[in-house]
Amino acid sequence: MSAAVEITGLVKRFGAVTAVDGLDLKMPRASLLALLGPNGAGKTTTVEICEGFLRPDAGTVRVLGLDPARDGSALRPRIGVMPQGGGAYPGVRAEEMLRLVAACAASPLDPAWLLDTLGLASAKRTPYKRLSGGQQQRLSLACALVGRPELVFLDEPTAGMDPQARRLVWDLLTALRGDGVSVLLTTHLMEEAETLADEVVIVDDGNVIAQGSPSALTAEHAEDAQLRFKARPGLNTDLLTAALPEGYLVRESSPGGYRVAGLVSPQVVSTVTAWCAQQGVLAEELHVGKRDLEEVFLELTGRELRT
Ligand SMILES: Nc1ncnc2c1ncn2[C@@H]1O[C@H](COP(=O)(O)OP(=O)(O)OP(=O)(O)O)[C@@H](O)[C@H]1O
Repeated sequence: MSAAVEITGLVKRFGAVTAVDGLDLKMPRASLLALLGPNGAGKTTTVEICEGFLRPDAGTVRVLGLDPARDGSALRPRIGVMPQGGGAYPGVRAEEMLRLVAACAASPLDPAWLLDTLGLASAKRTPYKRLSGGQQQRLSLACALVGRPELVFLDEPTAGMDPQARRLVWDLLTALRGDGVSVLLTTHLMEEAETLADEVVIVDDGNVIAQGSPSALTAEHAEDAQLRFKARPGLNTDLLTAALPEGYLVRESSPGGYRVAGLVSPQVVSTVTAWCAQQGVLAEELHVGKRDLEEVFLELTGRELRT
């Protein structure tokens, strides 16, 4: 059986901007793959090419074994699409919208069940424009799923949702994947990728910079626990590095956010807090723990993921 998505050497330019720059990716069926990267990394462009909305400048793309640019009419009934920012006629009611989309599918899911599962039952008669941002997102997700697609593309599916709604969506996506649906989503949220994905593909500047399961990625790039803390921005990290034993490195990874690279011991924690005290600074939110995907990204690019 063909892969859910297979991309080789994908290039897409917008004038002088190279949005996607030779990207390769292979996603097996019945898996959940998260494209993780900062703004402008090329995630949406990649997904829109897979959906057939954009044409690549170079490279090959196969979705369920089909070429989205050429075989769009065969592909469309088999995929679900949740674009970034949704979009619907402002006056249409939530349930009406979902029933309209369901009417286009050969064997749709029950719209009432889907609304209930996504916590939208009480808003089913609410016009689209009066739904909250998170409700609009969930309705858009329902529209992507109602046609029982084999593969869904979700562009930042939980952006703007509160934690409770996000959890509903995560549970639904996990259940879908369990039922054999393939899910490709984009996200800025490291926690979302870590919680849901079988495979995480970290994208930056239109290219894949790392990929693997969340546990493999964090294990591959991190042997030890890390120490991080918050304090006022602009501390002299060279001086703090000098106060620590050789081999440790302190960086201010975001304004007021500090990370100490190297094996964490009680002595290191004590040196850091004592040094801060000498500067008259309180080290807040002191945290010792395994590296996460955010730190893997920082390590690979020297930049924060959430920029
Ligand atoms: N239609 C367009 N015209 C011109 N430039 C574009 C267009 N679409 C995307 N770009 C540019 O291509 C690059 C990649 O954008 P893209 O939206 O694919 O990134 P992204 O990773 O999805 O970012 P975000 O997380 O903000 O959605 C950016 O520099 C963006 O400004």
